[in-house]
Amino acid sequence: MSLLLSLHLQRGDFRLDIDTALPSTGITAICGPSGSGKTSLLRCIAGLDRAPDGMVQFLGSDWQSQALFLQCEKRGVGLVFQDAQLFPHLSVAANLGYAEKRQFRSIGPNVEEVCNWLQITALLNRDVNKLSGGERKRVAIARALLRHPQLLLMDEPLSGLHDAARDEMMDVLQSLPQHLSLPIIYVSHSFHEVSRLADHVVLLDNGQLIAEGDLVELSSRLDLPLSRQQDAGAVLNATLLGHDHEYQLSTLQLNTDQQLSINQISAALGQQLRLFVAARDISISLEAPTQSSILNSLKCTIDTIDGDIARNKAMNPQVTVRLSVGDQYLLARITRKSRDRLNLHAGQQVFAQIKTVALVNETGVAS
Ligand SMILES: Nc1ncnc2c1ncn2[C@@H]1O[C@H](COP(=O)(O)OP(=O)(O)OP(=O)(O)O)[C@@H](O)[C@H]1O
Repeated sequence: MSLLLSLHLQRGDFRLDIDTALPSTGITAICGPSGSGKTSLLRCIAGLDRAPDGMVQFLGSDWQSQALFLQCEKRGVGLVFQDAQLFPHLSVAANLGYAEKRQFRSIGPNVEEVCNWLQITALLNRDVNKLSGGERKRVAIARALLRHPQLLLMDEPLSGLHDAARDEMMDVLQSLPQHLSLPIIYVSHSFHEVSRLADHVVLLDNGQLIAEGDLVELSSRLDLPLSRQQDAGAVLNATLLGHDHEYQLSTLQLNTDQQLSINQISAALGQQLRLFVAARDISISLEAPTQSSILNSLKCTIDTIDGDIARNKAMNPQVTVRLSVGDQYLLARITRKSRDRLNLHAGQQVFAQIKTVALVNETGVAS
């Protein structure tokens, strides 16, 4: 843990209270609803805002203490905001050149490498005003990396992109750790993005840190707002066991005696993988299904059932069921009627039929 934070900030009715230590490796996501304080926290880490009497320490160096407040430029952080904030009068190459001349340190990638990683080599001579939204964002990330920061801060970098461009950008961001070892703090309200990118998650609500930890563990906790989101689901760890070339499927071993099939992937056998299973893609049956087109059926035990009462105190038509599979968990969203019809209850053994398993990461697996 190497980014130590003690930040207390009052802004009108809003109060931010954060005391924590974040990892200095991998991608840490700051997640929470609109107005929960994500950007406020990021700006304090960056040195763009000052929380009175706060403390920020990175890898043993004081960025803010009782006696000291380093301005943003002196912290050596790379910044990428929702709006790419490129220089409109400069070409892509000149925007990158500007960053290259203002490097925080000598160690780091060069223009050619960064352009390859972000797939923007063909754009170098373009006017930045003529780039698509996704291209602008890739150039903004390249520009931040070319300053050779020791920490990269990103605030909703994929906002405003349509689904295909967002997916492409996530592929690019996911591949970054293969090229350089740079801690990233990533603000997002989208659990879909977070489940693909993050290793560690900080959950904020109303300026308070309500949970923090490993993505796999937090994703399936029913006491957290993540499980109530539309796109709720559980992140699982698995190992690539084998390929079925005839049917173009790959078999994954969960850390139990059970397996899952996904569309064939090219990773090496034994590779650690991270999967996402959306709560809405699971149905529950009391017996092992024998006549179903759904390939994946896991024997599980019901851990908890939650969600009868919605936040607005009205009865919910749906409930969320937390299912244990070995030492990991799945979430299933089913109707309250199905729960009652099947008389589902904690401790019961059931079968989870899984429609879709998404592979979210082939490298950075949280253990
Ligand atoms: N300069 C300011 N003056 C007064 N209030 C502010 C200021 N900046 C932010 N706030 C308030 O602080 C709260 C947290 O804002 P912040 O932008 O950090 O939230 P957020 O989680 O990033 O939200 P979003 O997801 O909508 O971007 C909000 O209620 C906001 O209105």
